Amino acid sequence: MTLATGNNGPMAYDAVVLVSFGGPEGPDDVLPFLQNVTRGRGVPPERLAEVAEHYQHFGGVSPINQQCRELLAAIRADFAEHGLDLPVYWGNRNWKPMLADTVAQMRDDGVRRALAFVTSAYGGYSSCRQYQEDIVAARAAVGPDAPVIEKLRQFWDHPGFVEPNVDAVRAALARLDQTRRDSTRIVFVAHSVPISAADTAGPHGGRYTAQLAETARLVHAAAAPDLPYDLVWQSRSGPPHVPWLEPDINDHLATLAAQGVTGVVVSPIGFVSDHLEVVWDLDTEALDTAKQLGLDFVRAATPGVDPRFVSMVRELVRERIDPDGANLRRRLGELPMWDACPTVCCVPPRRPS
Ligand SMILES: CC1=C(CCC(=O)O)c2cc3nc(cc4[nH]c(cc5[nH]c(cc1n2)c(C)c5CCC(=O)O)c(CCC(=O)O)c4C)C(CCC(=O)O)=C3C
Ligand SMILES: [Fe+2]
Repeated sequence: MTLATGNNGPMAYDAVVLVSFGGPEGPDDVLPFLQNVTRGRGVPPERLAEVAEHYQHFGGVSPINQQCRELLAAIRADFAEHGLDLPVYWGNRNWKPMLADTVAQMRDDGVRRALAFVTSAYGGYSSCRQYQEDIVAARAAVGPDAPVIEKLRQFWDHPGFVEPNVDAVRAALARLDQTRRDSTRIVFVAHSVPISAADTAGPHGGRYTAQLAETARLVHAAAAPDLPYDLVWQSRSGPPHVPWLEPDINDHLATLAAQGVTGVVVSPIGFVSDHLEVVWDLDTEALDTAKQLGLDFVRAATPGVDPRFVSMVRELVRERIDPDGANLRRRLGELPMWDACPTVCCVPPRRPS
């Protein structure tokens, strides 16, 4: 077992684990996957059937697991290239490889203390706390000899996340009609959440939306400061009587068209890869809405395996293991940032049944 170099005593880490959402990889996976996602969450059966259909449009295969495999390979290559001698594991919340199985493997391999990189940049229940609960549950399932696992910090304003988004917005803009730039809008989009969850995100509440607003501001300022921009929401779920963040991107496109906007760049800053919520909810549904409205529509890429994003993972690890790690922190924003979330963070709101 290799301990991280330059470290001493109890803060030594001996592995990194990539923790993600998981997705089905065949038609028979779809229902059990959706059951895992929605267990105890009050999602109506009609919504579930609708979402199952989205997956079946793609042969029951979400791109997210393959994207995680590619990210995993890229992180391993980056660690090797930069002499960071830590094994990298991968486990999911909702589908194979399940995090509990990964943690059991880590235990079998002798891992004692690991850092977790979660494929979500933001605070909030679904984006941060729920992944920490997944880690707690996976460790509990493995038992007392499970490794300690600490989540790396949220990275919404890290240059390794912001810069690939900046380039993606620029590239998307370049594909729109340049003579109509004056009537072009940048539309940043993230997953909607219940307003009660947004209000309780982070130690003082409101952090999911505040961090997204900061990321949008940073990307916009670097990519297209001359153009107006908005931050809107996608993929609303849950029972209809529960209020979620609005406006929905489809409604917003109609508003923009009515205001004389002729083209949009849609930048999904809420996600790190082009998974199903991107290729269905944006590239299929929102594109269709835009077509009906006569709006030009280009969707900006997510970071995926951009080398800057991959290196960010190593940087976040270095922050935690190097003796001068605190000095290595790179960030562009101004909102408060922390390594370990306080226990009171993002306490899940009571779910109406
Ligand atoms: C904030 C947030 C992120 C971003 C943070 C992160 O990336 O983790 C995210 C990501 C994702 N959400 C995903 C898929 C789904 N989310 C659902 C349902 C829900 N998402 C919620 C929030 C979020 N979700 C919420 C509040 C619900 C309601 C149920 C509940 O209270 O938990 C449902 C159930 C059906 C439905 O109602 O939509 C599905 C299938 C996939 C996988 C895509 C693929 O397969 O490629 C990914 C990456
Ligand atoms: Fe979701």
